[in-house]
Amino acid sequence: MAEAIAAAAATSLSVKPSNRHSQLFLSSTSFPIIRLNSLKNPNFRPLVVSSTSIDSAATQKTSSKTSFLDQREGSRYLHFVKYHGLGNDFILVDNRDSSEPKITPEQAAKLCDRNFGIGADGVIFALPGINGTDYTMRIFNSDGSEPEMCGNGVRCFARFIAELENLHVKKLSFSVHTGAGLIVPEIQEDGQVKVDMGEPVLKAADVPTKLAANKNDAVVKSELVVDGVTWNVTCVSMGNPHCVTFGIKGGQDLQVDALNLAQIGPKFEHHEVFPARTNTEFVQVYSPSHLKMRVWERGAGATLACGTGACATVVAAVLEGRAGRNCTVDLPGGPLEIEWREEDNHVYMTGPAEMVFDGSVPLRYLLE
Ligand SMILES: N[C@@H](CCC[C@H](N)C(=O)O)C(=O)O
Repeated sequence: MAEAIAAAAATSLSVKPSNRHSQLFLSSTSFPIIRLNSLKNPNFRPLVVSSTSIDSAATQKTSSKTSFLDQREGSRYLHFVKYHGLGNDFILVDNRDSSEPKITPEQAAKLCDRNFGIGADGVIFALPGINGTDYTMRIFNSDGSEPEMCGNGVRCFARFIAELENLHVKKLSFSVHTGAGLIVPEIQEDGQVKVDMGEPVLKAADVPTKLAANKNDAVVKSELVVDGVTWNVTCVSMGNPHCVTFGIKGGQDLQVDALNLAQIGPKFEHHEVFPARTNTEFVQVYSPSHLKMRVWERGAGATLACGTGACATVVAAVLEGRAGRNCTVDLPGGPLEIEWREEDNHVYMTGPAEMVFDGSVPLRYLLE
């Protein structure tokens, strides 16, 4: 592995995961969350968590006089690393030793709580690859539901894997199995992550939406009545469902800052024409290559950014004749570069992913 990395240091590298190790941490304390390790900690090392399921783990008290921080490494904790992509934030869990997520959807929702937990838009698990891929990514939204894909999340996933596998090379790419199929992130020399997000799905039934197709099999600039107001919407799946709107029927161009997302967002999310619920993107066009978008996410609410949403936005803008295939999409958390490539019909997304901190959660907290 070391030779392979050295040989590839000047070029790009596609990796296979190294051997997995599992390690059992025995519990000795019951303090609540969280140890925070310093940012860019030079001693940051791959996390290895117990393969024992959390439900079956019982915490044990000791009469040790050492502080709970001193005992942390020998205890029953779930270790995590917090990342964000433009403020869309995630708790990353090293799950490479098991093909089942280490925590349940309910426990994930608990961890995502911004007052009573760590706080995040979702929990992401790095699992062993299947179908010949290097890794599998699964994610639970902050409400505990499981989406098929997450664009900002997969960029964070790529940086997390590079840390776990200690792969500090100039360029690095690997294959990731997701609910949306094969996804290929590539860490660039500048640390940004470019992701081949695959082909958008436009067939109405596959998005899925009950709205009638009006352009081949797709729903493009169709009318949708939400709370008594008629919106024009285009429906796109990037593995997960998106409803993209540039405004109401016959209305002015959307001024996205003026929207009350918390009020209108849930009405789209739970609309009867979206049998799997939907993510909704509200978009303002600055120019054919520059869009501004705010999102209401299925299962997570208003977030600072949505990668799959930015991809769906550009696809919808092209289908509605509002933009070209290369766009900068401004989100509340910052910009993403999106290309819907004509040659292969794939969507490519480029943007940042940053580690914020790592920490440990006592299993007792998750079981309460
Ligand atoms: N923020 C994500 C999307 C996460 C999943 C979404 N909430 C869903 O339920 O589909 C992204 O960056 O794509």
